[in-house]
Amino acid sequence: MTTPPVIPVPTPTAPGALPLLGHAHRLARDPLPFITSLRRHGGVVRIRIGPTDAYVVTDPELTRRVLVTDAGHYAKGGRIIDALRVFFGDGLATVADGDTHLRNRRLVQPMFNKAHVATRGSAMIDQVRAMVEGWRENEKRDVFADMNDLTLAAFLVALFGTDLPGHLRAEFTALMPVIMKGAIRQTVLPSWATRLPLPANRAHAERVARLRELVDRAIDHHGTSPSSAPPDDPDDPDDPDDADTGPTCPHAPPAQGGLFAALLTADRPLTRRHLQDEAITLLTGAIETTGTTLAWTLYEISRHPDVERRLRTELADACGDRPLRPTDLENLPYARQVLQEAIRKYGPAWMVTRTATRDVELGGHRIPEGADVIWSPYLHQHDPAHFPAPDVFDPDRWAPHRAPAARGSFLAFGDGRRKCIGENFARTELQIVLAVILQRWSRIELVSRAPRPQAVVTVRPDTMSMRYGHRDTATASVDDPPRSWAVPRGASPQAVRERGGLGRGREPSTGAVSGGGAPACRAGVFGGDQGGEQTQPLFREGTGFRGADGHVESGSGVVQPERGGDGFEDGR
Ligand code: HEM
Repeated sequence: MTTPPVIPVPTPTAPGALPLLGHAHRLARDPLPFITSLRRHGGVVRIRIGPTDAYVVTDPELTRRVLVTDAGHYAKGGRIIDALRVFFGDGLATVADGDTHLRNRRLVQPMFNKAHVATRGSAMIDQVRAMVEGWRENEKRDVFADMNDLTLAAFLVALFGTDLPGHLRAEFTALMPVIMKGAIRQTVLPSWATRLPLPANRAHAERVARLRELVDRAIDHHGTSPSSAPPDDPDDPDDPDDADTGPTCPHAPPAQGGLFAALLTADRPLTRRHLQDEAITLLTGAIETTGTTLAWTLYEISRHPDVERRLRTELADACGDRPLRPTDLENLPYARQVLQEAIRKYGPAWMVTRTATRDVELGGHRIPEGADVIWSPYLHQHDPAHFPAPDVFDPDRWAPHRAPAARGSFLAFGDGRRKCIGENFARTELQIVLAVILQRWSRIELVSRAPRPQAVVTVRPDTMSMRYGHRDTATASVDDPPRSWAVPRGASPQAVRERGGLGRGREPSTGAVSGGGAPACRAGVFGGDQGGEQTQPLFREGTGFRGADGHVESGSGVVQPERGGDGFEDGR
């Protein structure tokens, strides 16, 4: 008996398309309400961006099919990725699916395992503390900028080790925000416009070239890369780089720490151009994702005194009368819930694309070869069927007895072979920054109007200023936890060191850590093979991707919709 041909389910088109523009005006003007509104039309919804059709997947179960089960039919691609490829080159996030991606992923993956990230814990704490120490009491501060600076600095320590010279760190810090702006502009403009000899295009190209130089210098600083190696020419068809034949550092001694060191000392080390691509990709992926998450977390803390109180009590119980240590992180489960809820509520990724590599069937819908397929962590995480009252900030939805129900549709880090490689790093860094800020400042106060979420690369706040200070003991609530563990107001780095916090030298002008013995770091939340792996059901490692053999697995099932929530969506 022959199987009857499957009749495709008609795919609904979102209302409100304009001639020529399609739905581009909605994506530009009110992207979050628009994208979350699509759910009510079906599991797969057609939109038009200019003259081109794109298919938005609104059902998390179907998204997992795109990312995991049928991943072979959907290539990493789409307009945004194509535009970013100009900037990232063959970095992990933009390189096409296939052997190169798999090889590079395998190479980079070990550096992002919990055990490896753990080796950077003390250095990151020191770096973050030095910066937070530098904030003046009661000065009005731009939270988004501060959080991005902190995450960049912590990542530089992890990427290049603790001895990166202060002037290099300063230049990275100045350059990255401007480059991010330029990269966004490149993705929004038609590709022909980005190639015109306009001043803005030239300036962006010059900054990217400068960033590549900085990465080179940082690598050379380790003494692991021959500065005589000429930079690769991407336009040279005879460039041996393309054949991956020219290792950057054939006789490289082990680098002085830093995640990057492993790339330089691998069996088949990456070429110089490729190292730059990878460093730029990781830098870009690492800053704003965690920066926005932290900004939103502080915002929610500032308006939920009960959440703040529980965080402070937990921190006081874990650390007592001393500054944070890496091993304390395992004892801060409520902080992990708070951060998880901030990631859920605010994205931070709101639109991710794939391209169908052939005619495919998805949930009964037919998607033609070459079409863009869009999925949105933000959309899924605001689905009232899976997250009742999705606009409410409720860290307790991640309490152990409730978390399993929510986890299946939590896709903030993606899934499958392109799942975020920095998840462990991000979670560790988020916990460190939050804990250090809470320890240093007992008062966190929003002094701008309430921020509105703005969907650009991530869902970032359109404005957010805060003041940090010390609670007046005369007015402190009796419920407030003891704060004897807080580093004293205006404490010098020396004083902090004496309290056991830093334990190493520091460049006076920059605050950059200048080497020295980090306190021994036991596994704890970092887990891995440093002993004492702790199973934290909330933050499992490596779900969805097994790097060593390329085998892909989902790692988590999709929860069947349970009715709940009020269906209200304001797109936040
Ligand atoms: C809260 C923090 C973060 C979130 C929510 C996040 C989210 C994501 C998502 C959704 C993807 C998958 C994109 C896709 O399917 O096409 C991704 C990929 C990626 N992320 Fe993250 N990310 C975060 C932090 C980081 C950090 C800290 C790093 C670097 C240390 C990083 C580096 C990357 C890279 C390199 C990829 C591409 C992986 C590949 O294609 O193999 N991310 N991220």
